[in-house]
Amino acid sequence: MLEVEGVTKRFGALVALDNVSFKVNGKRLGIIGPNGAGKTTLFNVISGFLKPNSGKIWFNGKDITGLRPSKIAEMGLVRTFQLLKVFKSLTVQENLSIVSDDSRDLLELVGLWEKRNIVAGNLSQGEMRKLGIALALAKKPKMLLLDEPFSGLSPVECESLIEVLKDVKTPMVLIEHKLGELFDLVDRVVVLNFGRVIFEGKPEEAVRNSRVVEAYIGEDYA
Ligand SMILES: Nc1ncnc2c1ncn2[C@@H]1O[C@H](COP(=O)(O)OP(=O)(O)OP(=O)(O)O)[C@@H](O)[C@H]1O
Repeated sequence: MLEVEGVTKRFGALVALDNVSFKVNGKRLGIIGPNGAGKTTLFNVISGFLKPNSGKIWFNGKDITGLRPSKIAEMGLVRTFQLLKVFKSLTVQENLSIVSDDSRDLLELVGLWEKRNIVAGNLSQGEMRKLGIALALAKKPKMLLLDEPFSGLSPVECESLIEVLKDVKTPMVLIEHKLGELFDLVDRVVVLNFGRVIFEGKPEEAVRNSRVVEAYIGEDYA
């Protein structure tokens, strides 16, 4: 569905992405790596917020390299924050009704139907994150890009969000530092280090890979 082919992005002398290639085949893929490895830059390039110096990005057979972010989102490749316009003084259901006729189905999917009459400003962080997912899904995206969906959430909130994301059938790419949570969701990971792909494969193989352990995961986690 999504193919990143030889993408390089430089900021002056700094090579933030160095000939990065991988494919996403309609499932859930995790992108991991240490701080500064290039993960956010990669999302920025895929979603059109930055133009790569070289390389191509293909989405469902179309070359989307360098297209505007709004155009890429219209084509169905959606970064969740692009759609996260929550009106805090409106209820959960009112927020969703603005963008969707299926608000009940979506609220049930993300586990917020019981909270539909609560004013969005009173939701917990975890619930707000779920509302964001529901709002993104209302646009019927073909693929979602999620940047650290678990950051700032408690362990209980993380557990609950994992269950929600497991029920979402839309393919997704997730950047995440919380590996326990991520590995519960994805069947493949791409590991970046200094802008290069140092590993691509199953999470259980990543934690045993010596380059990944050395660059990011550490002996203790492995
Ligand atoms: N707009 C920019 N101008 C200059 N340098 C940048 C810019 N954006 C990112 N960088 C640099 O590019 C490198 C990759 O940064 P990036 O934010 O993509 O890493 P990351 O893997 O997302 O890190 P983190 O896990 O901390 O979010 C870093 O060295 C960063 O300082």
